[in-house]
Amino acid sequence: MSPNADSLAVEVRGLSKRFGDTAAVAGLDLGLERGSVLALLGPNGAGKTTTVEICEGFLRPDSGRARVLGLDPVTRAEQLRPRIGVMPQGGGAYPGIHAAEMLRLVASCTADPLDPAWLLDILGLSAAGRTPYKRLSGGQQQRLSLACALVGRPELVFLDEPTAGMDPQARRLVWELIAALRADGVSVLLTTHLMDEAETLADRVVIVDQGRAVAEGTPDELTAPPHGQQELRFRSQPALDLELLLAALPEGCRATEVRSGHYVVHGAIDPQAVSTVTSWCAHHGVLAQELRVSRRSLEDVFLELTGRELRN
Ligand SMILES: Nc1ncnc2c1ncn2[C@@H]1O[C@H](COP(=O)(O)OP(=O)(O)OP(=O)(O)O)[C@@H](O)[C@H]1O
Repeated sequence: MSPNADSLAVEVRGLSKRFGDTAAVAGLDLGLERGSVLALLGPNGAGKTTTVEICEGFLRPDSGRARVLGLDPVTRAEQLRPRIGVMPQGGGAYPGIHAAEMLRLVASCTADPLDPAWLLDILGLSAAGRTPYKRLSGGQQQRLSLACALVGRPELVFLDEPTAGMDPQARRLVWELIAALRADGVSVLLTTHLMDEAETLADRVVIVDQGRAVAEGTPDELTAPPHGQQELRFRSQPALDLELLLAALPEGCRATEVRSGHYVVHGAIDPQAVSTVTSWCAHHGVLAQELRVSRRSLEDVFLELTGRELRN
């Protein structure tokens, strides 16, 4: 079902932006439904930050258009500023300012702020409230940046790689907070190159590569086996003779080495087919590692669409 424009918090159509010879964004389309979480998932340099910065009104596109809460983010920036929260990549604050002071300063610029002390507490920053920004760890700086994005009770937040550089505990905290924002009806556009982050948080994912959307859907839709077929994946030594494996499998199965040592068997994967693969490996003296049936990961989807890995 295609959402109508009024239900979209962010709508991007045919967006393009070049920096010299580099096409950072090359005809990108996306739509973020109000009250939902959309993840832009792609490797470094895919054009995620450029897209978000255009939506935030910091950059003008060369062509195409972005609408944010129904408004042009450049010409209507003043109306939009109080309604959106921005967590830029790498954060940013006065180096000597204390964490709590920084948040109070941002809060003082908004009409109806959340209680800064409460926000520091739920982000696990209370003990760091009197620490100068430059002395905070990278993960603490990120969390402070998130607090600054949220303190003005925005309707829509842009989170550029919100958990970059965080330890697993802090990442979990931020994931819980993003889920809570969504439950409160806040719209969230986030960028990430972490597939588990996209899978865990996002209602919909746009996979971005070289400035274009190469796939779009819910995590379930994107990772579902194509054509109702199942998949069996395993790792083993490179260059196994797949002709011999196919001869042992039921008719209609296909086997591919998607990258060196990574194999996928498509078809009717029943218990017999699994047993055939493992006994075939045993017969050839090789171990089938990480053997799993069905669901692809978003990493697999990206690899199949582009022939490259998400993490580069
Ligand atoms: N101001 C700029 N000047 C020149 N090139 C730029 C500029 N901003 C981005 N680029 C280039 O545009 C491309 C897309 O960059 P962008 O930062 O949007 O990608 P990204 O997907 O957000 O990657 P990352 O996760 O590394 O930030 C890259 O090749 C980048 O080097």
